[in-house]
Amino acid sequence: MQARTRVKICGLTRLEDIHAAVQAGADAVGLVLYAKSARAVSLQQARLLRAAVPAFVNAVTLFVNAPEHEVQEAIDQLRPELLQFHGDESPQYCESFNHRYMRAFRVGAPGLDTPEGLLQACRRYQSASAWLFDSYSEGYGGSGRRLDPSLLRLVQEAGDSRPMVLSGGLLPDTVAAAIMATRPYAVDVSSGVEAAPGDKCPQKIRQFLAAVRGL
Ligand SMILES: O=C(O)c1ccccc1NCC(=O)[C@H](O)[C@H](O)COP(=O)(O)O
Repeated sequence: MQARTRVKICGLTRLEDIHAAVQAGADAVGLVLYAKSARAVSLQQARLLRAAVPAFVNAVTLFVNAPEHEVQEAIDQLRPELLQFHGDESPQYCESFNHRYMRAFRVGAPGLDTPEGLLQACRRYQSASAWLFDSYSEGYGGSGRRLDPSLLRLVQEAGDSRPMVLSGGLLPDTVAAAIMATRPYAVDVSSGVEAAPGDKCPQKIRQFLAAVRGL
């Protein structure tokens, strides 16, 4: 029997959106600790949001090339289940925190625009707990752009057992087909369930989860 596809809702900035994501059945919620993002939250805001995440729902804290002390402070104060590195962080940097982390790859970026390049990149991060494959954008993420799933095939065929998270431009109307095409461990969405950057739409969240759960 095919295991159910897990769902991460990313870029939450309001308590009401944490509640909406949890009530809709999200498996994980992402907090963006990257100041240049329209969805960025301060450490103080993140503490309030994190406190509203119940047991059995993972809190994921997301960084882009952050100074190491900022990552360590977030680990100490937020106790996230998972770190997400979404910039150009090296394997050594990601491993230096001795904390579970997901390595995000922006598919289509230089060096990540061929299946071989992606596979080679994955192999550099031996201690990653999961991969997140996102589309490529100048702003690092949250672009609403879709990626070419065919580029992931070689990574999947290489037999790497680590969970693969599909991300990038997913919508309530498109997520089911994306899952059928790539059979990911989980899907991740931000702009596709928003009314405006950082302001999630509870109805779109429910529609997104329903589309995933209906498979
Ligand atoms: O969400 C952001 O604003 C963001 C900014 C900079 C780096 C990463 C960011 N988000 C990371 C995520 O995991 C998003 O969910 C992912 O990029 C997909 O976003 P979307 O295409 O809007 O669904």
